[in-house]
Amino acid sequence: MVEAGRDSEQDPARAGTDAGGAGGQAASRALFERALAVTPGGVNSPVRAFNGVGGTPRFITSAAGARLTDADGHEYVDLIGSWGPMLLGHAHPEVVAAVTAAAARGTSYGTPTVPELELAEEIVARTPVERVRLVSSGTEATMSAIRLARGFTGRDVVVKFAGCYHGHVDALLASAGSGLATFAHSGSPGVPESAAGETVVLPYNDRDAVTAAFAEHGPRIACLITEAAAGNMGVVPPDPGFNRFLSETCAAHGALFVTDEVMTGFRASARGYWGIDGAVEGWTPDLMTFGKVMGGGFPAAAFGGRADIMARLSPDGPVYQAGTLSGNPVATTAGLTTLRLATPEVYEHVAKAGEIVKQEASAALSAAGVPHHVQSAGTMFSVFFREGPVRDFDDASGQDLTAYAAFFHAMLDAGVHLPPSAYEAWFLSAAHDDAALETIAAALPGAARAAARAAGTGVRG
Ligand SMILES: Cc1ncc(COP(=O)(O)O)c(C=O)c1O
Ligand SMILES: NCC(=O)CCC(=O)O
Repeated sequence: MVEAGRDSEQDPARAGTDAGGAGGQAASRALFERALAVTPGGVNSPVRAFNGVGGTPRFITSAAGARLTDADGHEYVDLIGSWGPMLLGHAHPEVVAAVTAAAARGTSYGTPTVPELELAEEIVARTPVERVRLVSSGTEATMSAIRLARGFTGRDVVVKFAGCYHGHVDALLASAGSGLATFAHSGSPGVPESAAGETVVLPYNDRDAVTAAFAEHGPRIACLITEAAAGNMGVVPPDPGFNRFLSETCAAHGALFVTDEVMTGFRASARGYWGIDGAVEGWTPDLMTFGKVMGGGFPAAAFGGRADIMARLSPDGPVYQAGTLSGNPVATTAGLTTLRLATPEVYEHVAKAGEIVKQEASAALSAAGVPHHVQSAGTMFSVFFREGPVRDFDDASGQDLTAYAAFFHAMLDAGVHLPPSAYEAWFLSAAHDDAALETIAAALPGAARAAARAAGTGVRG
């Protein structure tokens, strides 16, 4: 195994140049060149590119526990966690065994199966949804929830918040946080006015804006969709009472309240963010969406909610929704096994490890004089490269992206793979053991100094 750790004390100007150092990135570079020839940007999801931080994405060839190994043989402690799903860590032996056995029984039948039934039961048991429909991606989940909300209410307008990402659904691809923020798009060409024109975008955590929007458009609003706690502009929790206020405002206007827990579901807590907010404050969403952890690293996602609303879905009702691979037996076995293994101890461990990493990151950045702010939502957290609390996307956009790029590359050189964007949560897992935390702790001071050298020299988000 080649050590990824190299000199993280280099000139910040190298951040983004991918000066690979002695370890070298020859294999990743060669693979990326091949990928560029056949795939736009060389990646199958834009957030995987290093456009925000510069350099060549690492091609990962294997992963186990808290660690990734790349094509050049470098090992990294993983803080991407597949962008959320890997709550148990990579290649958990029991998940691998269950998936292998499921695959051996056949990979897809196009009929009802037991694992999809049991996964649906598990979701209904952990959340306030009464009925759930399984799909293959978070995007499909939110797209379907919105169609159902429109079908149920007979209204067209959808309200969302700037900086909340709900997948690449046409109607929701306005002011949509991390990927778009990283790539400086304000929405996307290809989304027709007719699709985005029925979407009202409001500042997060702004009650007055919500009240005004409902006063103006109330009778036309089918639903308001919000991340249960925002995680796609960095982690921005709702102000206390904000979700309950949204729920009450929707109810008062006959609109549906949709909470997107694709990222927070079974991650922020065992019952998602709802488990530490709605369950405590006494509100219930009309519809919810899930993904990531519930797929255990496979393509499985879901939307669900009140039985009377879900009854409008085909085949019971007229709102059409379908999928050849929906509820796929291998994917749902991975998700079901993951959820069953996600014991209270798992959440306690992830929370405790998070406290350690947050504290150490903050201490290192403070010692180096780098303006920063750490925020959490349940067990999720992120580090903003700017001072002071972040309550909405405008706040989040004030980050020093050059400082983050230098920090990111110094961490990478020292064997820690952060998400290549300043607008993402840092995902830990049950597999982040003492050794993994030590690698992170050892990397932080040098990375903080690299960030300090780069701070203020370039782009602000
Ligand atoms: C809150 C939220 N909703 C929806 C999505 C879309 O999910 P997917 O990427 O599986 O389509 C994501 C992440 O990608 C997300 O974080
Ligand atoms: N926070 C952003 C995502 O989770 C997106 C993942 C992807 O599209 O690969």
